[in-house]
Amino acid sequence: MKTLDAFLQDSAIDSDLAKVISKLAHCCETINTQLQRGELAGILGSAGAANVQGETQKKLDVIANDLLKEALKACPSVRGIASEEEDEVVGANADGRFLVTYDPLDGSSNIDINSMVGTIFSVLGSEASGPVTEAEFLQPGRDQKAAGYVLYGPSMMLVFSTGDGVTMFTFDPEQNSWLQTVERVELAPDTKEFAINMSNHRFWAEPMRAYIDDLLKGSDGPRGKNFNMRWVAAMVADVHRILCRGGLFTYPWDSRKPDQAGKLRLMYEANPMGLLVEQAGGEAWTDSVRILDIQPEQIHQRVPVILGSANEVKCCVEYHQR
Ligand SMILES: O=P(O)(O)OC[C@H]1O[C@](O)(COP(=O)(O)O)[C@@H](O)[C@@H]1O
Ligand SMILES: [Mg+2]
Ligand SMILES: [Mg+2]
Repeated sequence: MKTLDAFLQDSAIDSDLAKVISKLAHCCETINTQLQRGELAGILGSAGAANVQGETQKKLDVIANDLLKEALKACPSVRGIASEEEDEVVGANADGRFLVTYDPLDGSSNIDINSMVGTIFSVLGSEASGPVTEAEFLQPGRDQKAAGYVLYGPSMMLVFSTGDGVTMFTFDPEQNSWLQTVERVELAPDTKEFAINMSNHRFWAEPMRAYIDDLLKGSDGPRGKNFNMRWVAAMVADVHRILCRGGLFTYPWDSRKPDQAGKLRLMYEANPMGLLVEQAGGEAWTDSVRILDIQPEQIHQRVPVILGSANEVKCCVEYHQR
């Protein structure tokens, strides 16, 4: 099996970009070590602060954010970073060619119950000079140079794309090394599995309710087949499952926060996952447009998300266009 270092060296990936991916992977090994020690490392519970989006920060949100920030600052080709846990963009090396956005710990509510979480990242290019600005980051997702995640599960996995398919690596603690376990991910176009937080049913817009209600009618309903449901409450784990065996994931707009377009963040969650899903042959939409075509207006922007197996995503989007 190919190691990550060998893969990055042999592939046509820009060598500076390869160094950014390698840096991210190594930093996530440290986050994983903390996670594995759990309570013993004193990392569980709340940090007692809220992030810019008004969400309570877990200790590990802060720890993972700081580890990634310092690692990326030490990477000469990184010009700046933006994180879900930082109020503003952070400058790194003014001459760098890359901007990195990340969700340091996705699925934070799972930390305290010893369940799956992950780190999601996206790499953008920049030709600007001088102090880094938020405006440089506001690029549509289709322009991402790379995107991926590390899943901290029973095994730790690195999944990424540089625009030529999606590959998966598994961390081998015995060799202390990442080994390629899936060369090219292929996402089946059809599925019988969906992921949504069903408890929000009464808050969804009518098209999403109609779509999910038809899935629930199963073989007796208009879809003519029975669907299964899964919800890990960590997008990273739900998307990983979909890349492994297909499915549809959605976090739609809902009326609990009517002025908020969605819960998930465009730059840290929707764009990187959108690139991965598309590169594996799937689709990624809001309820009306392709996610990767959105022109971001601000770094912490939120969007509704529907992604996964191509035919199922198209079907869900059609309910919104009726
Ligand atoms: O608790 P809910 O509303 O089901 O939301 C779960 C969703 O929230 C998120 O955890 C948000 O991510 P963070 O933990 O990074 O804030 C998604 O990963 C997940 O899909
Ligand atoms: Mg998240
Ligand atoms: Mg997070």
